[in-house]
Amino acid sequence: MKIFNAKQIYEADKFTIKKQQISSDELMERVAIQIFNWLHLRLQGAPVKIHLFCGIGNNGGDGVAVARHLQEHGYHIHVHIVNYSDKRSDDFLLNLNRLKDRKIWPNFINSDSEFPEISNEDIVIDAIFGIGLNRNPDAWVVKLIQNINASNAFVLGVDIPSGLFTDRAVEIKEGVVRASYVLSFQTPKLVFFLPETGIYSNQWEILDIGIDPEYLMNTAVDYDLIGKHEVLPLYIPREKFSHKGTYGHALIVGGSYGKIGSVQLASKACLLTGSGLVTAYLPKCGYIPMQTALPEVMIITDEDEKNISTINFEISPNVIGIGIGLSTVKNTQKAFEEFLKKNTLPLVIDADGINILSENKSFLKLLPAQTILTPHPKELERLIGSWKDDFDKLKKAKAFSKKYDCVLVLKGAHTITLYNNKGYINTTGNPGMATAGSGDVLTGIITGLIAQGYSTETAAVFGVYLHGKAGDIAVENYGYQALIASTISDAIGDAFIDLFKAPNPVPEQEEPIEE
Ligand SMILES: NC(=O)C1=CN([C@@H]2O[C@H](COP(=O)(O)OP(=O)(O)OC[C@H]3O[C@@H](n4cnc5c(N)ncnc54)[C@H](O)[C@@H]3O)[C@@H](O)[C@H]2O)[C@@H](O)CC1
Ligand SMILES: [K+]
Repeated sequence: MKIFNAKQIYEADKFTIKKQQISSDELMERVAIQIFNWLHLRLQGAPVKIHLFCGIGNNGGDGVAVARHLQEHGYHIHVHIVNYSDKRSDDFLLNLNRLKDRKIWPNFINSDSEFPEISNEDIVIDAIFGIGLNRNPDAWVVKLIQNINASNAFVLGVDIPSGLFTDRAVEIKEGVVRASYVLSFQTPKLVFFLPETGIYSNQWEILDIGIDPEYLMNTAVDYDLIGKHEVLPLYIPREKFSHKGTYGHALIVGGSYGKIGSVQLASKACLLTGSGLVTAYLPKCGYIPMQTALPEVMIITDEDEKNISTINFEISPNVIGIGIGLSTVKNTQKAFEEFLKKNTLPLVIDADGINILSENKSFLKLLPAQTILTPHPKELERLIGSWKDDFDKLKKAKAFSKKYDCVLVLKGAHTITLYNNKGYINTTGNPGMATAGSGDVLTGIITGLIAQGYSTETAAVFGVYLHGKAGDIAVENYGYQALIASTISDAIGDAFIDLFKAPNPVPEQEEPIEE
């Protein structure tokens, strides 16, 4: 799914209004009906108090229009107009007058007003600011937002939590509504997926407001959201007349005394992802544990007992995953440099492999084109330097990826893969996956996909998806706390099978209102 920026969303609205020959008010009405139906389906007429906080722009217009529908269906509503400016939008005014026609007199909140009391059993609809926020809210609006947040009521955000900018970082953190749930229109916003701003939307959902498909199809975006729909076309089916040679030979290089398990995890994940053959390159001390744990994996040992000191082999793999459990001792750093100087195979580099690159920036120019680097936030910082905020991080990471022609996989709650100025935001995975060795499994998966002929960019995007999906499947049986890397790995097969499962049917809505 494409993620549009604010400018593109406004263009999409305009394009739709023109092409479908509707008015902007009709588009707003679509929004309002969708939000109303969402609420009505869940509340079924419950006598709960609903506070609607509406700004004076079109986001406020959405809120005021929802208030009308709620009132028509007998809900107990309190409409508050957050009067932060006198530049009221036409559609806001139109909907305000419709409310007044129905004898609903909103409570106008100005800089010197007392704030309404909100109980934790009430529902708040947050329609103060939408994607039009272009400067920090005034101090009194920040206070009002703090008041809403302090209420602990269920907060339904309209389009985007008020106080969040659509395309840049937040400056006044306490001036952002913490939404329990956000109903966003047509396209999710990038801020939902970044750690600093994602915290304001506990959950979100996209409502289809009928934006013109031609615009959606033809508009190039900076970020794509990656779900099953996006990865299915990437899948390469297995051929009947194939043999293990058809599916490549992956070499996993890593390990040091006490960290042989990382190579076991990566090698096993690589096999389970479908690599025809997997060889592990380890220090000598890894030979017996590895051979015992994974009989399917072939082993080459280094001359050194505890660390990798040279990387020489006579096999012909078609991809190398390197860096896990490697350590950064001088000998290993030297071996890594020598290896990079002669290597021409595609590489997936993780953990200490990334740390060695960070300590020796001159090695970066030795990387083959489209090398995949999979840093967690600390490794990324060592690699590209610190950043001001999440947007700055993305900018710097994109510049780095361009400079060194590498695919950067920024690991996190929503892992973002960057290549060629484009970002792919993953939607699978869960907090249980923040566990030792989870990254080793990811390295194994991505390496295993490249072994089978997936391009590096595709392998990164698809691999991140599969890894998260395996974690989501495994967590069903284990829970967040007991989920460990081996369990994630064991669910890789189920993650593949899940690609071809039919989606669950959508439950029928009762009594939705029609446009
Ligand atoms: N046709 C459309 O444009 C549609 C818009 N929709 C809604 O409209 C929203 C966008 O509406 P608007 O563009 O009117 O913008 P908002 O309602 O988000 O903000 C209102 C206006 O306040 C001003 N403003 C920005 N920051 C401010 C600040 N800190 N203090 C005081 N004033 C400030 C700006 O001029 C801005 O346009 C969307 O998020 C969505 O909810 C939907 O109704 C769908 C259709
Ligand atoms: K809002």
